[in-house]
Amino acid sequence: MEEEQEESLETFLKWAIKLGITDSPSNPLQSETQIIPPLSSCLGKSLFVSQFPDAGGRGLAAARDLRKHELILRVPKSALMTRESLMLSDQKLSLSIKRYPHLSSTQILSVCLLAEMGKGRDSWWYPYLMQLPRQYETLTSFTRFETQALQVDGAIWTAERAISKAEMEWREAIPLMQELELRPQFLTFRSWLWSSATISSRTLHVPRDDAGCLCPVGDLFNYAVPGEESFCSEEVESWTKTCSLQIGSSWTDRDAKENLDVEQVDEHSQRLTDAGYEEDSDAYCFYARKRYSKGEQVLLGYGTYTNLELLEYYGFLLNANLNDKVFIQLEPDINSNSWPKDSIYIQHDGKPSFALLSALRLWATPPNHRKSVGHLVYSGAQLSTENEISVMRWVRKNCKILLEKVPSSIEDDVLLLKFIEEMQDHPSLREVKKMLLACEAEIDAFFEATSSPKSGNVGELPLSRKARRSIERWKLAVQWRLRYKQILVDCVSYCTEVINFLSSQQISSMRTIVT
Ligand SMILES: C[S@@+](CC[C@H](N)C(=O)[O-])C[C@H]1O[C@@H](n2cnc3c(N)ncnc32)[C@H](O)[C@@H]1O
Repeated sequence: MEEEQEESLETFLKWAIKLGITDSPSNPLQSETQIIPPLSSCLGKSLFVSQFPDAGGRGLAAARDLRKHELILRVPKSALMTRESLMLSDQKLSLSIKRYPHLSSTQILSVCLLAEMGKGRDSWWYPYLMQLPRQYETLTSFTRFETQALQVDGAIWTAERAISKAEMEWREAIPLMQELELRPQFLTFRSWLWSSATISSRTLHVPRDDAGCLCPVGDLFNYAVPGEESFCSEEVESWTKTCSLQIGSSWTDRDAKENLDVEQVDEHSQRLTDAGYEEDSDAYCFYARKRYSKGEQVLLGYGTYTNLELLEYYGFLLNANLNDKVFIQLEPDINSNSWPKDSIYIQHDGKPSFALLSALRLWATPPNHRKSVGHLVYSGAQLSTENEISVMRWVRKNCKILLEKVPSSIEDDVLLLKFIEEMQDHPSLREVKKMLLACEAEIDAFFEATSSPKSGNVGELPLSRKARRSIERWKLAVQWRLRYKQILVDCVSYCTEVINFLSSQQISSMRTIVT
């Protein structure tokens, strides 16, 4: 199996070189007269394919030390898979699609992808199609059990909405797929979920096509949180998220220059983004977002996402995600519509967001004084010790309420994750049965949902294929809810610390007044 995969990868990289995909794009530092020997792969000069089990699986590693902002991969337009390129090469497809103008660009790309898959070896894209993952863990693939394992109403709702949207889009596209006479296996909802997850997790933004493009080799970069290198958060926040591997293309020269290491300023450092489609060279160009040492994984910032969004669009999440948030609902009398709902949250580090603090500071001010302190509130200033203590008490109380609503504790989830990992490593379960007691109900529900024998008598039985697939998504759901709870617990500690500090200040200033 592994040998087969390696062969298929080799064939793919040879195919890619014929299309002009290269990790040795004309390098200004290379002498003009230098003769480059013919390559057997499009990679090897700057990048190579490698496995990163704890950071995305298959990905791209640095083949040498890379400088920040250096051009490391170039994929010409002719190698990008788009609705346009697929329709241009298939007249029947193109004519049929014109009869379904109500379908969205993403639905059309999804149909085109399935039609291309249906051609098998006859497809011009065959070497690339063989490299696409066969399954995804995006929220649309979650079963009812896995969805419920998220535990938090908002997250469950997000998963259910994603699944019903996918189903609706599939139903709308069926007549077109039937007209194209796709084989029955490509007409199923399962196949639709595969193609839409391929698009959701792998397309790159291109101008004038909302569906984006599939970019051979370029879609092998795994994700790093934007802002983790030297960029400031305001710039990152302003990034848009219209396509799956969305790139921060809105930066200005000034922003980028301010963030450069002085010693690194060379002609490459004028490059402002990780990647983007460049009209002047008719190619997708990828740049090193930071300095990389040989062998290190080279990552791409697809955009800023919370863990739930990462799970929804890409099927993974990060333990340390600067953009993760727990949204907090304010009663109408607190918010009075001054702040957008999505600005009211607890940050990944447990601190209340700027908008949440501001809204609460105003609410904790007597109504007849609110007008006079408005300018202070909007500038982010604390109003008074009492006011700040009330705010922190409100936040702490509401975090505790949210923590009480979820059916398991952080300790339970940690134990359950250990159990799940043990189950993945030793599917016979013999050694892990002792853990069953703590999370018995949920574990039983898993066995029921995956039609596996109940936990009581699983001693030696290996897990079914269905169960093994489900475990990965169950684990993601537990990891997600654990991060959610951790943020709330951190917030409770943070508020308590601030309350204690402010109270002690209050006491000492009262003592000063008395003495
Ligand atoms: C554009 S592809 C990257 C290449 C992919 N690993 C592959 O083998 O084709 C995006 C997918 O890679 C995985 N991925 C990317 N970055 C990751 C990360 N930091 N942690 C875990 N999985 C990641 C997710 O499955 C995601 O949907």
